[in-house]
Parts: sequence; structure tokens; C-alpha cells
Amino acid sequence: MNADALNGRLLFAIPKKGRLHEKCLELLAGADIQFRRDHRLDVCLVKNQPIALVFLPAADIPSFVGKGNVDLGITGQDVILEARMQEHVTEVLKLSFGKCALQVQVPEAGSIQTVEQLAGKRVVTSFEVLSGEYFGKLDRQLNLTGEQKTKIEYVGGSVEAACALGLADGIVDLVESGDTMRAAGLHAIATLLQSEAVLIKSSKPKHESLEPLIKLLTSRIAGVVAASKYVICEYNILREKLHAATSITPGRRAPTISPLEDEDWLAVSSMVEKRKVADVMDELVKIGAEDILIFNLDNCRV
Ligand SMILES: Nc1ncnc2c1ncn2[C@@H]1O[C@H](COP(=O)(O)OP(=O)(O)OP(=O)(O)O)[C@@H](O)[C@H]1O
Ligand SMILES: O=P(O)(O)OC[C@H]1O[C@H](OP(=O)(O)OP(=O)(O)O)[C@H](O)[C@@H]1O
Ligand SMILES: [Mg+2]
Repeated sequence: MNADALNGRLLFAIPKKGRLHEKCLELLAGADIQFRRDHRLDVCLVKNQPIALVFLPAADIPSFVGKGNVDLGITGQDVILEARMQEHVTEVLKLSFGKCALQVQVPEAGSIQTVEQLAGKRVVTSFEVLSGEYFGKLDRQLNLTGEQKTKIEYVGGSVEAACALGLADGIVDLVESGDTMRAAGLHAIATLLQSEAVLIKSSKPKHESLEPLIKLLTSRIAGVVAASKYVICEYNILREKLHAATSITPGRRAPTISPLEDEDWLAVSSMVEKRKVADVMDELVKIGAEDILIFNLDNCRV
């Protein structure tokens, strides 16, 4: 592909592998962004929009967006901070996936059990900047200087192996379920930050003319994200219980209420957060709601 093919197109960076890749492909499909990625090709043209997708490592996306080499990107909040790009990129949308925490971890059975005990020792991580800042501050609080300071060493992956291999006294790495941490015999003693995947754009866009397309994409992607977070809850309720029912399912703006043939009863339809749906159904049953139905959303604009 020559550079001319990209002229006038919005460049949209997508993680090329790892935890965020598949989720991003689902978002693109939900937003009807059609493309065919040829084998191993990292740039491809979108068929039905003036967009080119650029597949990059998640950790490189903040600086590509921040420096304006690409217009829009999806990556983790953790790597934006690690790349020191938070001033150069604008978070457009939180995407509700890629949720994890950056934590200090040490061997469960070891003699080091606090960050103060770990300070001054060897810490291995893929997040040298954030770990450097964290332990730098701790070193200053503990008056550790010169050779006494915490030694931060970079590795590109499989960070959890470092303690068992005798390379580190502690590590700083991402934790989601905690399975990798526990499998390595480690546990967390401090949290540096929480992170999730976000849609970002450059804080100083090079092409103002792309703003309407960015708005359109944001609205479509927000719709796909909301559809994965919400369900529709429908039920019948006695008219006298309507107030109690709508306080259980207030909806996003307000629930839809329809009359039934039986005048004592009403039908209610409302959006409910997926993670709360079991509790909501229990509450509705308690106040006498009947025929409670839950529907998944394919897509939406809210
Ligand atoms: N276990 C996890 N659960 C949720 N989100 C995660 C997890 N691990 C990483 N992430 C998020 O995904 C981003 C990319 O990390 P990931 O490790 O998937 O990419 P990578 O290092 O490029 O790929 P790989 O590890 O396959 O080489 C991280 O910066 C973080 O925001
Ligand atoms: O808490 P968990 O659900 O176990 O997830 C945490 C693991 O996920 C990431 O690793 P990844 O799969 O990217 O492998 P890597 O270490 O090779 O980067 C991260 O670096 C942790 O090792
Ligand atoms: Mg990884």
C-alpha cells in the first residue's frame, strides 16, 4: 500500500495482539467498520468509511496518538500513564473491558511483606516509569540514597517468573483474576493504579476536519459498549406497586409503562445494568412483579 492510499483517511490504531485485540475486533464489527486484513499487514483500509486501521502494540498506541501520527486509538489507561502521554491524549470513551490493576507483588511465603521492606531491593516490571515513580517516592520517604535505592529492572513479559528465577525480590505487574499471580506463588501488597481500555484521540489534532467522523465513530462505539453493559427488563406489576417497581428499575431516563387489558395491572420495560440483573429480579419478585423477562441488546444508541 502506498502512502497516497491513506490521504484524507482517519487513522485509527488498534492493538495488534494481546488481551485487547479480540475485544477491539468485536467493537469494530458492532460499529459496522468493514475491512479485510491481509496476512501480517498492519495497515488496512476500511471499505465503507474514510478510515484506515493501523494495528500496533497496545503500549505504542499512546505515543502514536499523542504525537498525532494517528488520529484515534484504543489502548489501556495504564500504558497511557507509562508512556507519560496523559497530557497529549484525550480520553473520549471508557470501553468497559481490559479492566485490571497494576500491583506490587511479592512471594507469599517470603520475608518481605510490605512495600517499605521491599524498598531498596530488586523490583522487576514492564512498567519501569510508573514503578520508578512509585519506588522513587518511597525511597525519598525512607531516606534511601545512592546504592540503597530500589533497583527497577525492565522485562517485556512473563514478569511473574522473576522472583522464582532469583532475579527479583518483588514485581510490579497487571492483575485481573489473580490466577497468574497465585500460580507464581505471589500476592499483592500495594496497588499503583486501576486501568481499563479507552478510546483516545490526540489533544492537539492535526486534522480538525476529521472531528465529525470521530464523533460518528464515538457514538457507534458507545452504542456497542452500552449494549454489552445493559439488558432490557420487562415485567407486569399491580398498578398500586408501580412506585416501588420503578424505584427498582428506574431505567436510564425513565421506564416505559404500558397499560394491560386488566386495568389493575401495568407492563414496565426498563434498561438494567447486566451485572445487577439477578438482584433486580429478586427485588421485583419480592414486590409481586410477574412474567419478568430479560432481553439482551445487540446494539443501541443511548
Ligand atoms: N489480564 C488482563 N486483564 C485485563 N486487561 C489486561 C490484562 N493484561 C493486560 N491488560 C490490558 O491490556 C493491555 C495490553 O496488554 P497485553 O499484555 O494484552 O498486550 P501485549 O503485552 O502487547 O501482548 P502480549 O502480552 O500477548 O505480548 C494492557 O496495557 C492492559 O491495559
Ligand atoms: O490476573 P490474571 O487474570 O491472571 O491476568 C494477569 C496477567 O495478564 C497479563 O499477562 P499476559 O497474558 O499479557 O502475558 P505476558 O505476561 O506475557 O504479557 C499480565 O501481565 C499478567 O501476567
Ligand atoms: Mg502482556
